[in-house]
Amino acid sequence: MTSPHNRNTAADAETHGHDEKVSLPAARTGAPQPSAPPELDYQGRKHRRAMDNATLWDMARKIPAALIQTGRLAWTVDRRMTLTIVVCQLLSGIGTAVMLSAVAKALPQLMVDDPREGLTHAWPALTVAVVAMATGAAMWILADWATRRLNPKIASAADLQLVDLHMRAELAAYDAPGFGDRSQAAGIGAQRAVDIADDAKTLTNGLVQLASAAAVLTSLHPVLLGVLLLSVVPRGLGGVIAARVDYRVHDQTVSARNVRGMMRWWLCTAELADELRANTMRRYLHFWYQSMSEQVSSREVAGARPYLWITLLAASLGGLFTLGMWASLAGLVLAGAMTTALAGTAVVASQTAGRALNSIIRYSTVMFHHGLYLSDYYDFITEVRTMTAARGTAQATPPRQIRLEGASYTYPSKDSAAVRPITLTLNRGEVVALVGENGAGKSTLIRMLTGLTVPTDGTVLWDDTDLAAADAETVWRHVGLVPQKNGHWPLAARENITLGQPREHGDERIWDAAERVGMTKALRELPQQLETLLARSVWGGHELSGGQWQRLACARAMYRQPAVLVLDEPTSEMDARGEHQIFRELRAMAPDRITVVVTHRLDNVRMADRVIVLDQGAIREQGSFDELVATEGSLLGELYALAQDR
Ligand SMILES: Nc1ncnc2c1ncn2[C@@H]1O[C@H](COP(=O)(O)OP(=O)(O)OP(=O)(O)O)[C@@H](O)[C@H]1O
Repeated sequence: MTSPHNRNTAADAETHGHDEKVSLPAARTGAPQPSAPPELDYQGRKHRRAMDNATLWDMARKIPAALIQTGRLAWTVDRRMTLTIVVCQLLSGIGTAVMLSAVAKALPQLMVDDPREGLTHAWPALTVAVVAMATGAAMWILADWATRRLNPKIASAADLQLVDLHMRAELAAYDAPGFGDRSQAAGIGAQRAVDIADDAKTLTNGLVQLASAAAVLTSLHPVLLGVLLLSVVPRGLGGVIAARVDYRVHDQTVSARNVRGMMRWWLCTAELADELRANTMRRYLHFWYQSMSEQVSSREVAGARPYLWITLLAASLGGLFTLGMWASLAGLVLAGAMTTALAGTAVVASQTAGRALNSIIRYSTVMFHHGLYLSDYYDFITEVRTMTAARGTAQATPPRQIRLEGASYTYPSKDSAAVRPITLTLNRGEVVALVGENGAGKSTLIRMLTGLTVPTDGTVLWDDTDLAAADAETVWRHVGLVPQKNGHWPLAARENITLGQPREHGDERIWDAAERVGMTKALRELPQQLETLLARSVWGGHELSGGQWQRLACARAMYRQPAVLVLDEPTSEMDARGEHQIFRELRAMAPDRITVVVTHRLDNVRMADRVIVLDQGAIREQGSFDELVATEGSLLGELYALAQDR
């Protein structure tokens, strides 16, 4: 990729409008240019090897498996349409066989001196040929219709399975190296599931047609079949090599497309629109996005030339072999080994068989190619299935006590622990504040307390239930969590409060939760109150302020009336009134639950029964706020003094 240093400066490159050139903002004299996005490479290269080594034989071996996989997928989503396709394919093949046999019968009858007499004898066979051909065509159209009904269902089912698995995966799965890339590749595989269903239909149709035509051709002269087969081998080989080139390009650009896709969202969302404009980020981001697009397109363009040569060469060789077949037919007639009428039938049969063979080779290659993407999908599903939060069968109940016994956590990508072995007990009725500097391990600790992650060492117990052996869903049923980054769900206000809970008759509890977080007035003023869609980007949607979204996240957690209520920086965007109200409510709700609050606003910590100060993944001190602040050399005392020092 071109280095930003080689590009024109803004002064000579800047143009506006549609054909805006890639340029960097003018650097202040002497200042270095901002860097271009890095070249990215996909980490899962197994398919590139698979494509590099693929031979025609490999392909032939894998196609049946891909066909079975596709058949199963189709069968699970719509049996009726799958059956329709199979039956139509068979009938279309039978139509071809009948048509060819009828032509074989009619041609010798037509090869007489008097055409009228010939027609008189041949018309019943010709009628059969026409009806059989029409039936075959009708069956193909019917199969096409069934495929159109089947494909959207296949696409939705494959996509839904993928989305569902993401939602069920252990959080650690996201930290596995290359997870994002594999997830992206699997997404492409899910999209290709539809293509592969189409390929399978065309391929099986080709097979049926070929079987019919080959039977007729062999009955005319066995040599013809051999010569015909030869003519399609070069095209087949060419197809495999071309697919290899294509897949390599795809493989090389997966990461760049993945990152570009994420960036695209950031560039187009209203959420970042203010920051992007006011901080004049647009030009650099334009440069970044265009550079990333160039990375993708330059690799795609580079693949075009070998693709052209391969397909040209394969087609030329295929043409030569076809010429050979015509020559052998002529030779057979001239040698008197075949009548002209039979040679005519052979031409029709060879045309049909040739088309079928071409279609088989072409679609086998395409199917092999798409099959690789589909295997990304299935591999990812298998990988994530082993990572779903199905830990055990123990049913968690609302805990009176949470105990950590030497519990520690190390992220998969890290060598040192984010939380070092901790032994700690939290009791029902208690409000605990977790305090510590950035990166001290607070969020990681609350993930362990709530069973979102299982400690890499030690245990977390809810009463006597070890969370590592518990059914995670039963644990989370008793948790209410306000995470640092809460969801601005593009759903109605009602669902934004009740999300994750069964629907109830009446909205009393919803209004009660709204009242607790001071959102009653704001919700009543929405155009359709609780029915209002909270998504500015969607027509008719309405947007809340940052603090209002945070209040809604608190309402969502409170609405759950959980046994374990955990809030990670719940009031960072709230005004003083909102913050005061939330902490007052937390205290009021405290007797029936274990409450854990993470906050950097140390004045809020006063309301906690116990303050736990984390430092580099370990508990440095714990006690009441006043006690700790007054302790000589305490970290809380130091942080509090810093907070007051303005
Ligand atoms: N998904 C992750 N993968 C790898 N390391 C992580 C991940 N999440 C957090 N960490 C690391 O673990 C350590 C603890 O992070 P954690 O988010 O628990 O800190 P924190 O105390 O909540 O910080 P903050 O106050 O900034 O929210 C940090 O060093 C952080 O870089």
